[in-house]
Order: sequence, then structure tokens, then C-alpha cells
Amino acid sequence: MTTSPDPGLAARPLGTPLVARTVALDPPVSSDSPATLLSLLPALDDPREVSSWVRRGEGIVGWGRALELTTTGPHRFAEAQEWWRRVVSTAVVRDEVGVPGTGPVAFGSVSYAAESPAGATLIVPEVVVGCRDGRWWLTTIGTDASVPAPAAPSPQAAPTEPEGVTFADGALSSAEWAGRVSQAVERITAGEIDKVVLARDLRVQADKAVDPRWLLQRLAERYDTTWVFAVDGLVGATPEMLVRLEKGLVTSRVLAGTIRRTGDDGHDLALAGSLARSSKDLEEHEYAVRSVADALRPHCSSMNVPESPFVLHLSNVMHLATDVAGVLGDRTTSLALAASLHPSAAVCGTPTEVADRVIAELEDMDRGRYAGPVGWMDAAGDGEWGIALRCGAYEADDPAALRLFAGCGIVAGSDPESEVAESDAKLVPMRDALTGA
Ligand SMILES: C=C(O[C@@H]1C=C(C(=O)O)C=C[C@H]1O)C(=O)O
Repeated sequence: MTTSPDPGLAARPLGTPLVARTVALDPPVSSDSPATLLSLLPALDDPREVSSWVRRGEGIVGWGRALELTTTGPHRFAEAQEWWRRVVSTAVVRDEVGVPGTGPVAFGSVSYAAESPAGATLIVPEVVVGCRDGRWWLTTIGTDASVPAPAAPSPQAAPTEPEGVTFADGALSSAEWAGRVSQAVERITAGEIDKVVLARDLRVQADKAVDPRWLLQRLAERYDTTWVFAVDGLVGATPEMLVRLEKGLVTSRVLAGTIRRTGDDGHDLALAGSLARSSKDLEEHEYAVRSVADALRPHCSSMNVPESPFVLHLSNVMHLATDVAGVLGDRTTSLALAASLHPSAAVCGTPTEVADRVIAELEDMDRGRYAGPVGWMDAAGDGEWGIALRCGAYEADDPAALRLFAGCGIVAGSDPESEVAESDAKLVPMRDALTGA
């Protein structure tokens, strides 16, 4: 196992037990109106100190780092899992609320590729604030000597807009990327694979540090059916729930098959109808649902896989979506379920191994933690892991620089120009959040 170079964080000896205390909170208010979870995040110099998993005002936010693990390589899931098991097995927990997400929690994010230096990171914040069904709580976490005192968090001054933001091609220009899509279609037509998801990146440079709270708040305003996340400098709004485990119930929202929105409601409704009938999109969707159902089945005593998808409407695009559910039949944790699902056909392709090789050959970039699982887990192993989509990753040493990513499922009927347009549409949430559009 490799650990992050900062000995103060990653290498804190596990012999020092974690102490976590959760207390109920009165709903915080800002000038007489209810405060939101995201408005409680304090301004921090390092964007990696901000953690978030919020949807429609509910979820958890955290700041600081009581404990952290970074690990790389093909065993990164198992090593992260084992580390968390050891941390919680010795943790001293006082939890006065007792719902999923209370007590000690780890936010996490895992690289798409086994060989990526980005690896897997688990962060246990010093302070976590949660809200669910109108109940609020505060968890403070530390080691015996240094548990922060529980102080009710208050709404912070609004973050400022990023300045002087410019965008540049990443590994490939869009024309070059369209060429790679054509090559992928040829390989599909030749029978090498059925589907492959190809992604591209964009580089972002601002004049000064970009406040992750600005991005999170903008994303939450516009994309209320997504999970707005920040983990160790990876920030975005994903519509895709890889797996949620709560008290033995497993759920997954599979997305694949996309159409851009026009902004005209009548026209969009007609487009939604054509998406639901498009054999190209239904085929692409079917591969993704099957890959998720096949991975979950060994862990579930019963499962419900709907026969046909529904259309999920987001502000920028619409997706074919299927909600898969199951009852957990063993003691697998949410992170281990995420590991068994990764990479699903929604971000890789079919068959998985060949598609993965085609991705490595055609994309010309490291996806980093884009398209990998991102989410959180509690001491019981319950948690939520989305797929890190519609996101950007802060560059290692520059809080004013990010890389944005977007990808598209390519099947036999894919047209390169349409795929470029679809990837552009998937970049819109982050681009708009960065430019204040
Ligand atoms: C790969 C991305 O999205 C995935 C690909 C989709 C598609 O090709 O239709 C739809 C949703 C996601 O599963 C992305 O947003 O970058």
C-alpha cells in the first residue's frame, strides 16, 4: 500500500483511535431563512479540504481532515476498504442521532484506471454536518488528543465568483477526438467490441484560486436531481448513482443514452419521446443495465430490474435511466459493491476488458478520478457511491487550474460530430459554474 506523502495526515498510526461524536442540531438559519448545507462550508485555502455529497438540500458536507488514506494500484479498493474497517473497529463513537451518515464517515473517490497515479482517497473530515428528512446533525471527529469541540456551524459569507477563466483543449482537440470516435465505430463494426465509452478533457485556468463552494452552490442551484460532490479536489454534479446501500437495501441508478435539451419545453418533450424509442440508445442502455445487474446479483438475495427505462430530465441533457434495486444477501459494504460494479458499461463499454483496452488506446489521457466511484461510507459500511461525471479535478499544485471531463457511449450507429456535441453538452454544468453563466 502506498500512502500520501504528508506524514501528518496519511500516516497517522492506526493505533490512535478515532473519536467521533454526533449531536443533533437545530436547523441553522441565515437572516431568518433556512440555511443550506452548502452555505455552512467555511472558506478554506485548500480546495481539497472541502467535502460534499448533497442532493436537493439533503446529505452531508465536511471540512478539514482528521484522517486520510491515499492508495494506488489494482488493489486500491480492497486496501481502502481494509483501512476503513480497521479505523472503525477501534473508533470511539458517541452518536446521539443514529441515522445513515451519522458517526464517523469517510468521503472517498477512486481512480477510473487501476494504473492511474490518482489512486483512491478516503478522507475523514474533522467536522461533518448532515441533513436528512428535516433532521440536522453535527459530527466532530479527531483522535483522543484533538477532537474539535462541537460548535453549531453558521452560514458563511457567500463565495466569490471565479475570475478570468479560460478554457483550452486537453489531450485532444475536439476534431482529433471526433477522429478517435470514428476509429471506435470502425472497431465496433469490425466486431471487436459492442460499445465503448470515449472521454475527452478540457483545461481550465483562472486568474486566482477557484472557490469550490462557488462551484458546488452553482451546480446545486441548476442540477437538483444530481448529487453535488466534492472529495479531495474533485468537484461536480453527478446524475448517476453507482450504488447506495442503506440497511440492507441496495439501489443503483443506471444512465446510458443521451439527448441534448434545446430549452424549448415542447420540443424537449418530443426529443424525450424519440430518445425512449431510439434503438441505438436503447441498445447502449441495455448494455449498461445488464453490467450493473450482473455485478450486483451475486451479492443480492432478490433483485428488481425494470424492463424498460424512463427518461431523466436534467437542465442540459436527458438520459435513459433505470433504477435497479436489490436486497443484500451478504455482508458486503457499499464500497465493496462499488468495486464490484466498476467499471460499468456506462463509463467503459462491452465487453469490459476489450473496451477498457480500446479506451487506453484511443483517449490518450489518464482519466484520473473522473468516471470512478465517488461518495461516502459510514462505520456500518452503508453509503452512497456515484460515478464521478460532470466534474472537474483541481490540478495538484494550483487551486486556479482544473481539468474537466466528459464522455459518450459509442455504439455501431454513433456519429462523431453528434458525439462531440453530446460531450460539449455534458461539459456545460462545470463550464457554466466556472464562468457564472
Ligand atoms: C460518460 C459520461 O456519461 C455517461 C454516458 C452516457 C451516454 O453515453 O449516454 C450517459 C450517462 C453516463 O452514464 C459523462 O458524463 O462523461
